[in-house]
Amino acid sequence: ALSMCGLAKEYQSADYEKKNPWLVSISILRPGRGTETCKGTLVSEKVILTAAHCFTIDDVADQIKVKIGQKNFPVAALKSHPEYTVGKLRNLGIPEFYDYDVALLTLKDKITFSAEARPICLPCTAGTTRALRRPHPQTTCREHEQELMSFGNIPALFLTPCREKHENTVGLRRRTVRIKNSDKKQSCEADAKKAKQYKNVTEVSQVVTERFLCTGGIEPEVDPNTCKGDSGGPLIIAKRMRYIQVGVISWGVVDVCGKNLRTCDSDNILERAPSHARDFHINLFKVLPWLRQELREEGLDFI
Ligand SMILES: CO[C@H]1CCN(Cc2c(C)cc(C)c3[nH]ccc23)[C@H](CO)C1
Repeated sequence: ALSMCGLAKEYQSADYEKKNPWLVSISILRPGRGTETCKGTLVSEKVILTAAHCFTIDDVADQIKVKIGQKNFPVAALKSHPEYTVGKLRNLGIPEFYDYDVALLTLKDKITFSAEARPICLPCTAGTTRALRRPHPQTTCREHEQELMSFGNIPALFLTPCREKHENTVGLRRRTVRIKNSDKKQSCEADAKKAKQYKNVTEVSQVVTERFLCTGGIEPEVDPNTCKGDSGGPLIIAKRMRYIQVGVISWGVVDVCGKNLRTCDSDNILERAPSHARDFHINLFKVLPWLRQELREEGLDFI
């Protein structure tokens, strides 16, 4: 049968690759200009979903390294969303524009799923219908959206690296945020204008388009924030121990990390971020036609 998506090892002592077997680390080697790192998710046996802004027009597939679990995999192709245009608003004094900030990497070879490498569930696929324990094929894509993106402050999680206190190894932590799909959505989005690079933004909808989900801030609870290195990682909704990706981490108002990694056990009071530190994620429900088209041969059975 089709392998089940969004399933992970849940026992406490499992290492983080097994607890998050879909998380992919991406490094883009730029000779003479160092390496950029981003995150991504495994969505099928050979396709990874990430952010388009991790790449530049000159990057080619063989500069890109993908690590899943402890193993490296060569990349065959990179395809950014056709409407992603980082320089689109430069003439308005807006240096970076993140609309449609999604991309797909195709691996050279299909990978064999294992405890360390398993796909996450995508909206409007048969796998998500099963993960939500809803009847297939009766359940519609709209019903997925109604269930997952209901009105309100929706609990969601993202993954961020951290420094294990004792050894100086890098761990990974799940951080819980609330997607402001409520009366708090407007104030969440309004804080986008507090980014210093966005001082020329006159109307927030210039940079926060329909494609974005907004998290962060201190209402209704203090949300942790993303860092640049989290770009391309998933925004996940957990339903009864099944994990469904609803967003791709795109950009934030404040890079709270700078260079140092947070320690894995520090509580978020110590790392107080300003209340206008908000994060913006591409809503996968808003790029479905592109996902269906590009993933049509991956056996995901879109509904
Ligand atoms: C135009 O600039 C504004 C948007 C991009 N922000 C950088 C950034 C990116 C690129 C990606 C992710 C995931 C980030 N998480 C936190 C910051 C941050 C800067 C602030 O640093 C402000």
